[in-house]
Amino acid sequence: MSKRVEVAAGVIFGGDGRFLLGQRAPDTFYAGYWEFPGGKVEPGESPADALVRELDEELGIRVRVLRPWITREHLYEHAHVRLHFFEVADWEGELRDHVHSALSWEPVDAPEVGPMLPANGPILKALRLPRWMGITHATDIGVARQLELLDAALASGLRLVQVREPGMGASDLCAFAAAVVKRARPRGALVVVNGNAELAAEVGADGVHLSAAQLAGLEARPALEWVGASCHTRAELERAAGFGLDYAVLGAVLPTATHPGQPTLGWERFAELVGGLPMPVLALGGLRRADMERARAAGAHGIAAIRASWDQS
Ligand SMILES: Nc1nc2c([nH]c(=O)n2[C@H]2C[C@H](O)[C@@H](COP(=O)(O)OP(=O)(O)OP(=O)(O)O)O2)c(=O)[nH]1
Repeated sequence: MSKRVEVAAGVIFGGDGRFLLGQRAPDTFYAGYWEFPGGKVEPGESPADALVRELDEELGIRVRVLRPWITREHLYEHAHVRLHFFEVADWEGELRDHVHSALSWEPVDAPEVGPMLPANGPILKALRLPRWMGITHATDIGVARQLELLDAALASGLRLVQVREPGMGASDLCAFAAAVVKRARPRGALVVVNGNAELAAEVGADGVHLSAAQLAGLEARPALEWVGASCHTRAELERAAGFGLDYAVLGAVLPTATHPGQPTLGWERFAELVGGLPMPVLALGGLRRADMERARAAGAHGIAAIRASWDQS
């Protein structure tokens, strides 16, 4: 078995939300394939240091804000690589490429260039996961009010909804989930249904969100495009990763009004728990819009919330 090579790679965002890909030069492995700028971690360097150095050497840019994101391993014919992906949220300098055949700024939802390096498929899927998940609570506020607030949130840019209605009867839930899908679809928003893969498929939702108890008893990944799970511990996060789930939700980070008295993690513990995972993790629990920077600095992909998603103030 070949030695493991540590690699740092950056998702570099431009001002318009597009991200940068580079085409590998002739005379390299996978010449002509597209990759995220980056390179090997040198002895004594942290992956973050390596990325800052590589982006300076390769592209002539200076990183201003770097956020840890996800880590994936891949076995190539030539090497076993561990890829540490970071988001380069802010940078300065003029882009001058020294190593690629071409560069391209790509839209997050549908990158157009190809082929992509084989390890990068799940990375592109993770980039498509929206940064904010709105979790419904129609059981508390009423179906009509929830749908009204959903319309307003979709109009303001919400692109990921979790239908979660623990107290609702089966036929009402089916009708409610179908109504959410009907509203979300024209906006290009994803819908996942909590706890019920059959219902998700029946109403044409994009996926299922498993409870921690369902994750504990899971035997195989449900056959839906998006599958995520609620987690509270590192063991649960690793189990979710082991089934190839697309995302996890981890909390509670801060105290919440909906689950008073529940133990909280805080951002430091959150950052420790999500380090090195291969899938994006959304932070949950008492979070508001203003917490997004803090969440992403701690390694979260974004935020999942009940109240703050429907709050119109
Ligand atoms: N930079 C980068 N490397 C990636 C990505 N995806 C992926 O599988 N890799 C792999 C390809 C390479 O095996 C390794 C990156 O190493 P590298 O670019 O420094 O070096 P290389 O293999 O081209 O060759 P060399 O430096 O030994 O000449 O990580 C990605 O998105 N960006």
